[in-house]
Amino acid sequence: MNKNELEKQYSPSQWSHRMSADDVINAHVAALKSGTEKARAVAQNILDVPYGEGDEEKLDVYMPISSSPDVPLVIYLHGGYWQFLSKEESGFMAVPLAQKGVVVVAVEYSIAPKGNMDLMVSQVRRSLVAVIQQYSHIRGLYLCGHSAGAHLAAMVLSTDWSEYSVTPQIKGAFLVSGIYDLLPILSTYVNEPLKMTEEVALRNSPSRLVSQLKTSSSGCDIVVAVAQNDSPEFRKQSEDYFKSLQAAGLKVTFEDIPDTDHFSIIEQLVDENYYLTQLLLKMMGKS
Ligand SMILES: N[C@@H](CC(=O)c1ccccc1NC=O)C(=O)O
Repeated sequence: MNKNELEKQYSPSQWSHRMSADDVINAHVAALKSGTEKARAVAQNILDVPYGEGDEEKLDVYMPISSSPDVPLVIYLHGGYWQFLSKEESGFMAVPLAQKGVVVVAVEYSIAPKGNMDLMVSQVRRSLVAVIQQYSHIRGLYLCGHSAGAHLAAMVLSTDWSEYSVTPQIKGAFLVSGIYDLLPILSTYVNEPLKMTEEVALRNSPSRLVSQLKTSSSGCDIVVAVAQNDSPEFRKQSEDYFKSLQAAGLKVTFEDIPDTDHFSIIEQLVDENYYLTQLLLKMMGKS
């Protein structure tokens, strides 16, 4: 594939059937922001909880409306090509989930150019350890990530926890429109602020860490979801990763979500009746 074609394949906004490229990104940020504001109005929350020393090493916790002893917790890792968005736009899924007795945690990490890939992966891993230490009473730990956040979630699943103080038992993971092999983006505009070398891309590609994932996360229910209108290259990333997890004997399902694009596939998690919201609730035993 030539550079132009590759860059188009890795420009999600150019594949939406709903709006122009600029409009779909503006609408995406607006939808996530207003969903997050709504979540902050309806659900009790604790904002800016530190999970490390760095400026960005903070997370927001959204509490269920009514407390019960049976509380699952879902950690959300936002998308934005490791260079856009923050936790300020990442609490939107608490709108339906707080109603259903689920704790939602939105994690901030140091996006590029300030942060680099190794740091972001380390941060999301440490955020998980901090959450388990602070919320030891929860009934189950779940992960959800979109786009670059799905990549980070897959890296969390593929962690060798022997270097950490705890070994998290992640019950389920929702990987939505992610990138699992970083090599193809090395030569694209996406890598300009990231400045990954081939070595960095290789050690941070979940597609190359499937055996570590099998060791660390064998009991995890994994959903690999992709939008019908994601680009062919994005769809291939999800299909290939799904197939290698399946071949490794993991509990994994593939969800091809009709009538969605790279952005609407995650935006719609503000809606209780959306297919993926229902699937997430079902996985957590809360439907
Ligand atoms: N150049 C990218 C930009 C992009 O992916 C993006 C931009 C702002 C906020 C989120 C984004 N992507 C995924 O969440 C695109 O073509 O969509």
